[in-house]
Amino acid sequence: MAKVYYNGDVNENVLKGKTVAIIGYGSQGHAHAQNLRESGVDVVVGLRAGSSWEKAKEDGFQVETVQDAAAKAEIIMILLPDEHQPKVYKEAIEPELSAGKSLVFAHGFNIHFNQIVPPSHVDVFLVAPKGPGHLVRRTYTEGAGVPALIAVYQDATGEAKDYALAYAKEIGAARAGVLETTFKEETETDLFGEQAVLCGGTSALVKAGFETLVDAGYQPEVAYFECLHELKLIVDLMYEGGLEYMRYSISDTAQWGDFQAGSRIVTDQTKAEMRAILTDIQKGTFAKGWILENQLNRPEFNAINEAEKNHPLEKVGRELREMMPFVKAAKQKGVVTSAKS
Ligand SMILES: NC(=O)C1=CN([C@@H]2O[C@H](COP(=O)(O)OP(=O)(O)OC[C@H]3O[C@@H](n4cnc5c(N)ncnc54)[C@H](OP(=O)(O)O)[C@@H]3O)[C@@H](O)[C@H]2O)C=CC1
Ligand SMILES: CC[C@](O)(C(C)=O)C(=O)O
Ligand SMILES: [Mg+2]
Ligand SMILES: [Mg+2]
Repeated sequence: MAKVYYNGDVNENVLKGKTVAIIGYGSQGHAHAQNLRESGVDVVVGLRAGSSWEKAKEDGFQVETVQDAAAKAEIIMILLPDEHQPKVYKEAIEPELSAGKSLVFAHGFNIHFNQIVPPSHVDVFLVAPKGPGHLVRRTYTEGAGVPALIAVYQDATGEAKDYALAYAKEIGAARAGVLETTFKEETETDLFGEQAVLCGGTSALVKAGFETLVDAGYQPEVAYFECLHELKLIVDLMYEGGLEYMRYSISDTAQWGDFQAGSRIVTDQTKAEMRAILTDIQKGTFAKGWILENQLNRPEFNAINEAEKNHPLEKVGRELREMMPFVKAAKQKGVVTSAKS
């Protein structure tokens, strides 16, 4: 079994006296900055002028331009959207990379696909939480954490792995488990997971189930509860105790249906598509397409995003969630109907 690092395995003292620059204050940025600060680490946040700058200031952080933050810190964590990172790196971070500093990522995309090529005199490592930033923050405040992967790409100081482990511990990840990997493995598995299973696969499954029921004349509200709302409750059981615990909790009728129908939904053809998706990732075809889409100002991304927001599943979901104050968090934060910047 792979070595899994927990709090007791980590020497967090390597971060004593160091300043960490968190570049970006979005999903991951706000969580890393707040968790590190509460763990006693000195944090400076690097941003452009705008709404995140105001938010980070309100949250009590020292906020600087990206270049000034990079200049002040020994450890520079880049938590900008992957597609913005190469330009910001070139203009504002690279000039501040004196020998012995550490350049850190939460995802290996730009290093693995050669969009950022750092100088050899700095450490380059990643600390990649295996979960959304808002959960990295929420679980930390609950005394728990989201697991993370670490990987060292360049070890100029001889201490890169110790820094990575300490960083992972201070954001709460070593409460859940930290695994060592490579940039290649993290990048390819993360892209595969989000495309085939966690985001692409699940969204398509939910929509297909909803559409099948509605097209057959069932009420959209019933279809929403059945195919989307209840998914969280079922996945919570898997999270707590695997498929076995989920199957313990559901009825035997549901379990028999699970055994009979699952392989009719995820067929050999589905698995062949999964392998094709993985091949596109491994060969860099996906990365090339995403880089090009951004160079063209995202025509396809924006069109699909708009159409998805207007899907009947989303419309009925918005109405039903109005009546469930306990699931209103995203709406209250004003994020559910706006695209991410
Ligand atoms: N989202 C997640 O949960 C996960 C993300 N990751 C990785 O973490 C990294 C960050 O992703 P994520 O947190 O989703 O990113 P977000 O999209 O949430 O980042 C947005 C932040 O970046 C800032 N920003 C954007 N462009 C610039 C710019 N040109 N100059 C300065 N600041 C800018 C925004 O500021 P402003 O308000 O000014 O626009 C905002 O603070 C990525 O590498 C991603 O792959 C890894 C694991 C999970
Ligand atoms: C599943 C999507 C993710 O990889 C993540 C939250 O881990 C991402 O890039 O946001
Ligand atoms: Mg991920
Ligand atoms: Mg990802």
